Amino acid sequence: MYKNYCNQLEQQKQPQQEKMSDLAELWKKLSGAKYPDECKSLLKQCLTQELFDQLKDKKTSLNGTLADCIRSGAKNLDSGVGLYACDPEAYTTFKPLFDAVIKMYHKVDTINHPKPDFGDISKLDFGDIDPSGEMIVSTRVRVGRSHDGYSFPPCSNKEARIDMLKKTEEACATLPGELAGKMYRLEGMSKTDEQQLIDDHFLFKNDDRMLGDAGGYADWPIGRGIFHNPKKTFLVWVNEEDHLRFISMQMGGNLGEVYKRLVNGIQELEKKLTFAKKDGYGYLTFCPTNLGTTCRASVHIKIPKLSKLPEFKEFCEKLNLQPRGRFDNLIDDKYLYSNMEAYIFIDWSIFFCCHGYLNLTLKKKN
Ligand SMILES: Nc1ncnc2c1ncn2[C@@H]1O[C@H](COP(=O)(O)OP(=O)(O)OP(=O)(O)O)[C@@H](O)[C@H]1O
Ligand SMILES: NC(=[NH2+])NCCC[C@H](N)C(=O)O
Repeated sequence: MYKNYCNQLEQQKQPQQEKMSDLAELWKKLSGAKYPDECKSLLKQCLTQELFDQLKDKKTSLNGTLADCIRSGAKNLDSGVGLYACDPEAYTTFKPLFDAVIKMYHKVDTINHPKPDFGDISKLDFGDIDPSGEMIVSTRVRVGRSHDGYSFPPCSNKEARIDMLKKTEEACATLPGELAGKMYRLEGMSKTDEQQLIDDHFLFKNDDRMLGDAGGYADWPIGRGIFHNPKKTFLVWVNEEDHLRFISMQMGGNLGEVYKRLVNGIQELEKKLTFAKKDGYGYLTFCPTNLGTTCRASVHIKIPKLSKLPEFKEFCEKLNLQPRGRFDNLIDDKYLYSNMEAYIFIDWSIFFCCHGYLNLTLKKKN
């Protein structure tokens, strides 16, 4: 009996000890890298020795540690951000670090997100932003959500992911009208079907090294899934980067329709599911870049001549736009600039509920 008890204690101690040496190694690599030549991530800029000492022994109630939050950023010194939350409580337990990164990334002096509010969708002041139908190929709006009480990828496991998938499947089964559809689990999905969904821009893939190092692809494809209605205009991603991504998309530029459908879908699902949020921060996501409204609106526009110009990236930066290519990771690649048929996504990321960001007027077709 006593031996059993000691064994149990030993087993409980083991992971913590491993995590500690893991933290020492990660910190050695991150702090040893020279700023800005070897590493210029926000994590590198914000995690000082003093802050590290202050946070190194802290743990969330779900057992998440500082190592879990910085592992990806320390392993990938080329990260832009480098920090992920181990679970929703990380934003409180490791507050000084998260706050510093959030302020820098979202360019705000204080963190004071208003209460989440979709606005009155019966009175939207935006509808079709390309009535001519000449410029916009498709429009997509997505938000991220986290199930309350569950760890994020660095501390999650197979059972928790399966549990979240089932929970979401049950909730999605209650969706009415045009939102109704079916959950397709990645486990067991044929490679051809999976690739087709990826090629048609509906499904996620598992090829992000930084997300992988944060535990995002553990036990892949177990516990992952995609729900969609028959028209594929309302979709739910389960256990990709976030526990949940709700997506509304359709061909053309009717942003109003897309946004309304998304809000309707979320409001239905909110009747069944509880999402992690925090006063002053909005909805809590795995990556601090998505925090707040967690909303990203994008249009898919064909701008072959503009995207070919060497100053294209600079041009987008000035307008606060984030271009993403058809072959998303190749935005810097010569291929994109030389490919006349390349598609570009213009993304509007919205942190502090600024619908104003959506009032961008698209100029003439080029
Ligand atoms: N306006 C759009 N029309 C059609 N497909 C789109 C549009 N915007 C994005 N997509 C597609 O959605 C998929 C996901 O893209 P991406 O990873 O950029 O989006 P995201 O959900 O905002 O995720 P992230 O967390 O990486 O920002 C990709 O296949 C992309 O091509
Ligand atoms: N999909 C995202 N959350 N992208 C933003 C950050 C990605 C990566 N962790 C970095 O630090 O550069």
